[in-house]
Amino acid sequence: MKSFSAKNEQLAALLSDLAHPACEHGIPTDWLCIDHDAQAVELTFPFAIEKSSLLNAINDDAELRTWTWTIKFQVQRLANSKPDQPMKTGNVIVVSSGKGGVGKSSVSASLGIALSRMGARVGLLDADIYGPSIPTMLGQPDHKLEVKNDKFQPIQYEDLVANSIGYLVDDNDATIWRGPMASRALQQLFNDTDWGLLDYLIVDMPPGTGDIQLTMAQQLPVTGAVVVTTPQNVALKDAEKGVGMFERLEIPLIGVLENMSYFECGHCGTQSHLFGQGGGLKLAHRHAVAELGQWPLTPEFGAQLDALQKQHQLELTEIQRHTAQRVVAELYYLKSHSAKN
Ligand SMILES: Nc1ncnc2c1ncn2[C@@H]1O[C@H](COP(=O)(O)OP(=O)(O)OP(=O)(O)O)[C@@H](O)[C@H]1O
Repeated sequence: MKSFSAKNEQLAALLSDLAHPACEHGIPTDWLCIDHDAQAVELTFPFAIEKSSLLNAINDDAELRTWTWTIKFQVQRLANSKPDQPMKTGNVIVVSSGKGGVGKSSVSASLGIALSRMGARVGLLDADIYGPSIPTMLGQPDHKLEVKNDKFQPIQYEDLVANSIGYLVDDNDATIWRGPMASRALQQLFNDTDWGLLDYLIVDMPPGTGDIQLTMAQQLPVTGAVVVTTPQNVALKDAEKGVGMFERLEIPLIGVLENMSYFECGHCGTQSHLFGQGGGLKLAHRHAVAELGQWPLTPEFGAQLDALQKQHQLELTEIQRHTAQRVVAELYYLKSHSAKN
């Protein structure tokens, strides 16, 4: 029997050494189920996992590949900022930015698509009253919301379901909105959309940290927040305010994502840091949160929007998939760690 637990420990340690974002914080032995006779391991994660990339990493390891692996996940519902609210929408992840135009909607959409392609049940809620771009991004800008059994029917991109505040109001009305109006519309969208059962709901927030954003963030049962910034000083200053807003609201911050970090020349591969360097990383360090990635400024990223609009199969880049994996893994570890303290 000694060998049973010893093997568990040994496998967990080997897995933790793998270069895979889901394993960075270690693998508890109770996620492993080992059949010694069959030399088989079943590994169940409590968050969405990109199975193929983990299996590739396992296959590259001389010891781990001697076992037959089954990798699964069963997303754990984590505590949120409104303990009294039902959890049917799964873990709510808000994506926010201090400043407009930094790529928050692109990040929200790619997180949603990546997680849904991992096999998780994912919803995307576009709450950006100033410029709801998810309908356009998902190729359905003129869609008219349908109501069935008193519920809005979400639009669909592959297995991802989405709804947008843009479908409820005229674009021009948003400029005169005040906090309570915006949060009422958000509540309606959140509560009255037929989301089905979800593991994760990604919320694309309006940029900024004013009254409207604060009221909206307070209204939702948030599990964790992601702050998107570019490396420019002005964006970083505003991102810092965003981080401060979540700290004041006691909403756990999953991390900071730096977008448009550098431009990589398609010919020679030289990286140019057009807007400064390392600001997002410093911001993350200052607030002791994860640095979720540094996304390059590339024509491909810009072109993704066109592909989505034309309903073409969107090729997510490695860095986008990696970030999605880190977001849900960090969220899990952040929450399970804070629950123990
Ligand atoms: N890394 C990138 N490389 C190239 N283009 C990008 C990148 N990130 C975002 N973009 C482009 O920048 C524009 C703004 O992106 P996006 O709408 O996601 O920003 P946002 O922060 O949500 O803006 P808003 O505040 O208006 O809602 C889009 O045209 C998008 O395709």
